[in-house]
Amino acid sequence: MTEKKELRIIVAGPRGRMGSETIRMIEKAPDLILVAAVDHGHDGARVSELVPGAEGADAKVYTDIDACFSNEQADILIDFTNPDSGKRNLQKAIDYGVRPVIGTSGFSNDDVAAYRSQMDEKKLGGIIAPNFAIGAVLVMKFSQMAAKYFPDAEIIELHHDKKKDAPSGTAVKTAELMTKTRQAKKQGAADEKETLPGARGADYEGMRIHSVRLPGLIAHQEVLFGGKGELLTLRHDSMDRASFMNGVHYAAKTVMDLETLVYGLENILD
Ligand SMILES: NC(=O)C1=CN([C@@H]2O[C@H](COP(=O)(O)OP(=O)(O)OC[C@H]3O[C@@H](n4cnc5c(N)ncnc54)[C@H](O)[C@@H]3O)[C@@H](O)[C@H]2O)C=CC1
Ligand SMILES: O=C(O)C1=N[C@H](C(=O)O)C[C@H](O)C1
Repeated sequence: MTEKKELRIIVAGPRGRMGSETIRMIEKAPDLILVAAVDHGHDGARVSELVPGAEGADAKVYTDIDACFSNEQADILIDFTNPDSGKRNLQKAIDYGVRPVIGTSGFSNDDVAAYRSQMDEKKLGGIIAPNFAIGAVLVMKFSQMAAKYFPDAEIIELHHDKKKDAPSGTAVKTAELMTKTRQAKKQGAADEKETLPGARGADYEGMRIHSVRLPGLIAHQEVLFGGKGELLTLRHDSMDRASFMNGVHYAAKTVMDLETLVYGLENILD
């Protein structure tokens, strides 16, 4: 492992639900220092002015990520924004040799491969993780195991009603992992018909994904496996965004020892 030191972090999306939680986590962590934040507005402000509960965060806010990377010495960029901004910010991090820790959803396997080849050339470590909650990652792994024996499976992801993307990055990653062990199969009756379009959910290689959006929810997922006379249900609930923070912290420490881009927290857990 790299010699223990304080890691210098830039956070993109500091006013968002995840970005603000990440800043509060960094402020409490003895091994992490917030050096700057990248936001849509508030150029030149202090993070403490934007993020409730981060009154001690004196780091500067930039609207221009080039200026931020040029002026600040950072080890890591943590991004919780949206798919377009996340991709732009990840590319900038690579250009400036800053290790990316990306929680933003919306990255395809092709995106990951393209960024990875650039990072391999530079021997730059980083991670894109659709979900940083350890329990959610375990549900993905258990689903991969179960799909070998239960090819009939449906994913139901449930989130707060401010979520912009559907299905969730977690559901897509879960489906991807399941296809590694699941015998290819079109889910449901061969002659089924939707009398209301969309009733059967999204089709991921014959498997169905359903997205629920309701106030009161945070982030939840169920994977249902049906067999003759039995039903296996795997479920995870994030009831607080604190559930993601151990994973974000662990990823930030771990990317310092990587020389490639990893896709999924499960690939760096012991
Ligand atoms: N990997 C994980 O464990 C988790 C991932 N997420 C993902 O993280 C992303 C953010 O989620 P939330 O925080 O709930 O969204 P949010 O909408 O609360 O926050 C996003 C923030 O990013 C800002 N933003 C957008 N473009 C920007 C740019 N170019 N530069 C700087 N800031 C920019 C917005 O103004 C907003 O404040 C989503 O893609 C979500 O799916 C959410 C929770 C956990
Ligand atoms: O937007 C969210 O809230 C979440 N997004 C991620 C996803 O799309 O999977 C992770 C988690 O589910 C919360």
